[in-house]
Amino acid sequence: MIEDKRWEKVYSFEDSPFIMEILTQLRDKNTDSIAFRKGLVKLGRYMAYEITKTMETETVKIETPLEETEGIIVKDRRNVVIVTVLRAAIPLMEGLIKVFEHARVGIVSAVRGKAPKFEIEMDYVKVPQIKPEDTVIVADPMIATGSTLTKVLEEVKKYGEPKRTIIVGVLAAPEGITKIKSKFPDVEIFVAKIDRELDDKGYILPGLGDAGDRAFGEPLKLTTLPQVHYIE
Ligand SMILES: O=P(O)(O)OC[C@H]1O[C@H](OP(=O)(O)OP(=O)(O)O)[C@H](O)[C@@H]1O
Ligand SMILES: O=c1cc[nH]c(=O)[nH]1
Ligand SMILES: [Mg+2]
Repeated sequence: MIEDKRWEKVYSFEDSPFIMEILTQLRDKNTDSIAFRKGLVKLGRYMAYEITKTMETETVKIETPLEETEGIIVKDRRNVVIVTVLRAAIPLMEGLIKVFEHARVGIVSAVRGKAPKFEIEMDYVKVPQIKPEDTVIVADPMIATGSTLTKVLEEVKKYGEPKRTIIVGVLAAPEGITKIKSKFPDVEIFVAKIDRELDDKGYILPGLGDAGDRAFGEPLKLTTLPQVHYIE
């Protein structure tokens, strides 16, 4: 894991060839949704494994069948709340929870509106109570403008004050990280890679496209207006 010098407590996994190989597969436009979802699950699992290296441990005494010895437990692994941002974080969360198997899970929906405002609609929020010993992990594969995660963090704050708040994503644009960090300087951000920039529609470049659509298919947009009033 590499700390990025541009901000504090922002890390990428560019030093991990295995994580970079999974990212390469996710970026490839020829990767289908089955492989895309599997890739997100794998990234969740391996990034979680890396994050345990930053967690508090405790020495314990145990007995092997032969003699007494010392071992460790990763104490913080037992006190995790994973907040899953619909839709694209579902497979990422599936990977994270393989390492943080005790985690309580919150689900929030967030839909990003169009440029230039990128307004966020958040109609579904179910988050457990957050305790002082907890590590909150907010999972969202894409940090683009940072509007979604800023709104999610504002909401999650209402559920309690944790020991640490961590964002786990796949790709981030520098603009998004700067926005989140300006409002939440203590939040730690772990992503596979920090990409170059955003395009004018708010997509990360080079990116991997629309993570939700690539994982689950493009949603059909149905109008609620009667057909006669519907003008394209
Ligand atoms: O940093 P931002 O500019 O806010 O953009 C990032 C958000 O965009 C995507 O979600 P999207 O709104 O496409 O929903 P989806 O997962 O259902 O496709 C992605 O999963 C993030 O939540
Ligand atoms: O590049 C992007 C930006 C926002 N959301 C995505 O899924 N991809
Ligand atoms: Mg999407």
